Amino acid sequence: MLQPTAKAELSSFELVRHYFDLAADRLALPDDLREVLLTAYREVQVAIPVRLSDGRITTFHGYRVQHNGARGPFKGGIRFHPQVDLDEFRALAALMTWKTAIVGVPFGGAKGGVDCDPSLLQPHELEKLTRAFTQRIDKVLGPTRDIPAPDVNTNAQVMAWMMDEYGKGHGYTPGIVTGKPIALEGSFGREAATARGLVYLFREAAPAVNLVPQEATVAIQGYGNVGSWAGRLLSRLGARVVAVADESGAVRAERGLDTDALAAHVRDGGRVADYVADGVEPVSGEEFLATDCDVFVPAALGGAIHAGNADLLRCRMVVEGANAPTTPQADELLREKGVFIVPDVMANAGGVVVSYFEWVQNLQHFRWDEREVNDKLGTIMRRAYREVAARAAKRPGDGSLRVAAFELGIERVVEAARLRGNF
Ligand SMILES: NC(=O)C1=CN([C@@H]2O[C@H](COP(=O)(O)OP(=O)(O)OC[C@H]3O[C@@H](n4cnc5c(N)ncnc54)[C@H](O)[C@@H]3O)[C@@H](O)[C@H]2O)C=CC1
Ligand SMILES: O=C(O)CCC(=O)C(=O)O
Repeated sequence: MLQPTAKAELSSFELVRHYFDLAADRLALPDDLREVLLTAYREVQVAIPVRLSDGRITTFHGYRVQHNGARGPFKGGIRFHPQVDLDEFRALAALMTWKTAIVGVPFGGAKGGVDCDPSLLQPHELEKLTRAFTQRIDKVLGPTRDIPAPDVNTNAQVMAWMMDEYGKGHGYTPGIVTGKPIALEGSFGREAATARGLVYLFREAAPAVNLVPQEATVAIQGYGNVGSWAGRLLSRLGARVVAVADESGAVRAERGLDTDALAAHVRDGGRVADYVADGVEPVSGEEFLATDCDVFVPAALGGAIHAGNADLLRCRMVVEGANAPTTPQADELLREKGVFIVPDVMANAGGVVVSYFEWVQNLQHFRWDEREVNDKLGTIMRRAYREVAARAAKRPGDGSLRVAAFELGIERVVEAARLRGNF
């Protein structure tokens, strides 16, 4: 469904490094510090042989990259996807380090996962694989060491299996993962948190392009956790979601999609391309990208908006739910066209903020209600936006929020590392 991704343009890690370098130049960071900050603290790679239902053993490959822990325990999601590799996890782990620093939660950055396609596995096979992966990375995890969470193709159920497997060796430890089911000390509000945080930031950013959030039209790429919650929350705000795409294809509805009905269709195993309703038409990938809208929300995979397709976009704002969805070339192209970009490291940070709340609740075996979680999330997201926007405003001519956000994140990590005496 996506255009071929930007692999040929830059590798995932090169993409992250590009913005790191721009921010590091502004901070006048010496080369030796840059090297330290770009190098992951620990990279774990494991082989996971699993006997599947056909009787054969399939060897999967698992990864956990812990990038930087100067500001707290390593934190970041677990991704199950056939195309993952070490380079991608290095990039995603580094993004987590800057993200947690930008929103000011006391975590470092990590990311990991397995090169599997969960859609080809039966539930008991997925459970077996998750448990085997957890056993193999168990030694580097812990509620004060490294705390995984859901990412692409993982969810609360996968976190429940990870918690249970970890508990076999360490005793009951809900704080070992976040994004758990509510029945297992998961936090109210975590499932929708990434999208809720994105909507808070969209509301902060809208005036920058004279947009009234309640009147905005929106196109969303990806309709999983982040995309479907963004669709539902934006609709509740009064915005009109006019196009949605997932791996299977895309649909468009000028008068607006029923985002709840579409979410129910997907939750029941349906594909976006097969969604049928009055006024809804199937469209091609190109037509989807070229949808006339105020806001484009990438909420699928990295490199989705690249030099080869950025020109198709007809929006005033991009709010990045996905991690690294826009390549540097596409970023530049869009900004030249006057598109305002709210970057991943702040736009999708709501997930890790509520993961932080979940971890805090777990450490105390205490529970906050959803309103309290959402209000606290709003306070943190709005503060992060103001801090980044103020820094960007100091750079007339290049007011990119992305580079300003990287600057802020890197500065905070450097300060913590210096105070610890790490350099
Ligand atoms: N789940 C979370 O709390 C957070 C997720 N993110 C990022 O948001 C993005 C989405 O994550 P989730 O919603 O959790 O994953 P998910 O697995 O729930 O949903 C992924 C969606 O992307 C779609 N997709 C995959 N390949 C596609 C393609 N080639 N073209 C169009 N759509 C495609 C899938 O069909 C699905 O609708 C990822 O980049 C993830 O790293 C960022 C912060 C937190
Ligand atoms: O909630 C978390 O700990 C991590 C979420 C995540 O993987 C991300 O922000 O990309």
